[in-house]
Amino acid sequence: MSDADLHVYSLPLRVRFRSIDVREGVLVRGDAGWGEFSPFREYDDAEAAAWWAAAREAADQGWPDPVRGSVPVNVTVPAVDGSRAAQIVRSSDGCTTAKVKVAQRGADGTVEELGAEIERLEAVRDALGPHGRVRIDANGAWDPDEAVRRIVRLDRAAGGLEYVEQPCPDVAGLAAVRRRVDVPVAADESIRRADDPFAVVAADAADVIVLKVQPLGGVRRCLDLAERLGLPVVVSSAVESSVGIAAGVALAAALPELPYACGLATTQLLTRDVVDRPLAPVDGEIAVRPVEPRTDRLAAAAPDPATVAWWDERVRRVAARAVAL
Ligand SMILES: O=C(O)CCC(=O)C1=CC=C[C@@H](O)[C@@H]1C(=O)O
Ligand SMILES: [Mg+2]
Repeated sequence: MSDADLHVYSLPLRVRFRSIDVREGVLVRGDAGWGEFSPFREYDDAEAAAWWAAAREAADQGWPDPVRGSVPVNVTVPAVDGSRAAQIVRSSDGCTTAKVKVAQRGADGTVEELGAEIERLEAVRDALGPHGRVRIDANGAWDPDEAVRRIVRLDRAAGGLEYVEQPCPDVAGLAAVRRRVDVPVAADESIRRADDPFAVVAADAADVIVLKVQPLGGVRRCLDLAERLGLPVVVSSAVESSVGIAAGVALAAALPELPYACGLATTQLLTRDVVDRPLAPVDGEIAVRPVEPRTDRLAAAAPDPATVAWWDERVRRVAARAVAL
């Protein structure tokens, strides 16, 4: 791997998401194509190793053949007010499913009030119409009692929820909530950040599994996990550039069954991208197609030298770890 094959990028987000305003990472060019390595800054090298494996798979091997030519996707609605949420849904290029963030912390560290979440969900339902689907993601913020209270209220505000993603941080909490509410439960962090993803199945803790290619180490590893977990899968992004999204689309396109819209419409959250035509939905679906970053766009996305040096160092450390394994 030479320096010419590594490109550090930094792309501003339209709205603050997951406490970040700028998405950063490294794009890697190999014989089979482009891969993305963009673990969040706070993840340590051990956790980042899977993200590196996913980038290398894309660059060196490519992905298994697709069984479908496009994948249905959801619009992702960050913790914004009702009018902004409605606007995001209406400008989502035909998405009929919305995933709405709840229980998020603002820039000042405080968690949003229930009233603000209700307003957002009502606005999203209004914008989608009665036939749309609405799901929420709490990123493990609640204990089971709080989760049950909130889900009942938010289910009503949304006019019915398709599912609630990661209401509690741990598997026991997910299982407890699942027994107490009618809304299906999806596991995200309990799969992608867990020592044992099978604990979710053993505890009957989820109806749906969220799979993300980078944190789980590549498309092939996700396909294997999906088969062994035996639950319906929603493929979701890690809010990547179109290069990372292409890996998510490859996974969604290769799964034998795809019963839900996938969380892959997140280039809509970025102000710009590294390709001319970002991987974004048309009529609510993203087509399976190759992406090729453009030199001038890579140059425009290059961050300041200190950020480039930080990512170069991170890649070297994590890649060295992978070789030693
Ligand atoms: O699933 C989606 O609609 C978009 C992706 C998404 O929500 C996430 C991507 C990256 C980090 C996470 O905080 C978040 C999630 O928890 O699912
Ligand atoms: Mg999630």
